[in-house]
Amino acid sequence: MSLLGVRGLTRDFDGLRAVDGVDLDIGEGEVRALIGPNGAGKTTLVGMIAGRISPTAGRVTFDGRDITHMPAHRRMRLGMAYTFQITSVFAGLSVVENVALAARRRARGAAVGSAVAAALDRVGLADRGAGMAGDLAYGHQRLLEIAMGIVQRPRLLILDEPTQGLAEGEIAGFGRLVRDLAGETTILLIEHNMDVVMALAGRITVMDAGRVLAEGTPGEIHASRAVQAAYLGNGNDAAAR
Ligand SMILES: Nc1ncnc2c1ncn2[C@@H]1O[C@H](COP(=O)(O)OP(=O)(O)OP(=O)(O)O)[C@@H](O)[C@H]1O
Repeated sequence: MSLLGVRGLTRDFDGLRAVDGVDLDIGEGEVRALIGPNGAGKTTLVGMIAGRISPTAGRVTFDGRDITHMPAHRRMRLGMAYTFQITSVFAGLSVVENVALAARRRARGAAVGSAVAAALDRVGLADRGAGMAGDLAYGHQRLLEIAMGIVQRPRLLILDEPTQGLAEGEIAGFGRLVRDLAGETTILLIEHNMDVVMALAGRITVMDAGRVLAEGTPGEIHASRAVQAAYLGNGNDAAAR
């Protein structure tokens, strides 16, 4: 049985069908990439999975349970964690305090401090814990968001454009982090950097115009003419990168 199941998921915005009858199954332990041209519906789909956007139609199951209408905070308690393009860190709190806030969703007392230290170490921010989150470079704020996700020891970690704003060396570090996490959590990765997708994903789901255009291994997706046409047709060269 899949950890995450999506059936016929649909979302309309003022007459525009942003997500159109999507089916998706993600098995426990998978690293799944979700790709597609700008406006394909990726963020809207993931927003419905995470409970931030209510669907017009369709259902979402998590570990066999129907969560279609469950609020986001309850989904978190079930083991979903996500980082979004719009940064969710508290700029006026320290790096440690930000991660501690997330850690307290699951842990209490002394366990919080050790979990925070471990999460910051994993994302490479161990030496920046005392600094203000708002003073971090944008790319480091993205890493802080990931630390806030993994400190909750999620069963499903959703990462929305995690490498955006990261330097080359930091992207390599992010790759190591995902490989390291892959043994302990299921990962859904929305990512425009095709090198990252091809290197990390076990399977790739491609969206275009609100629908699933293709799904397969990195090799199958790379070879797919339909996928190439979707990217080239939208003037987006991501597939060629
Ligand atoms: N709140 C909203 N109100 C109206 N239209 C919206 C809203 N959110 C998204 N859309 C529209 O829905 C479509 C899908 O957008 P979405 O952000 O899900 O795509 P995406 O694949 O995540 O794109 P990107 O890669 O640029 O982030 C787009 O046409 C977008 O303009």
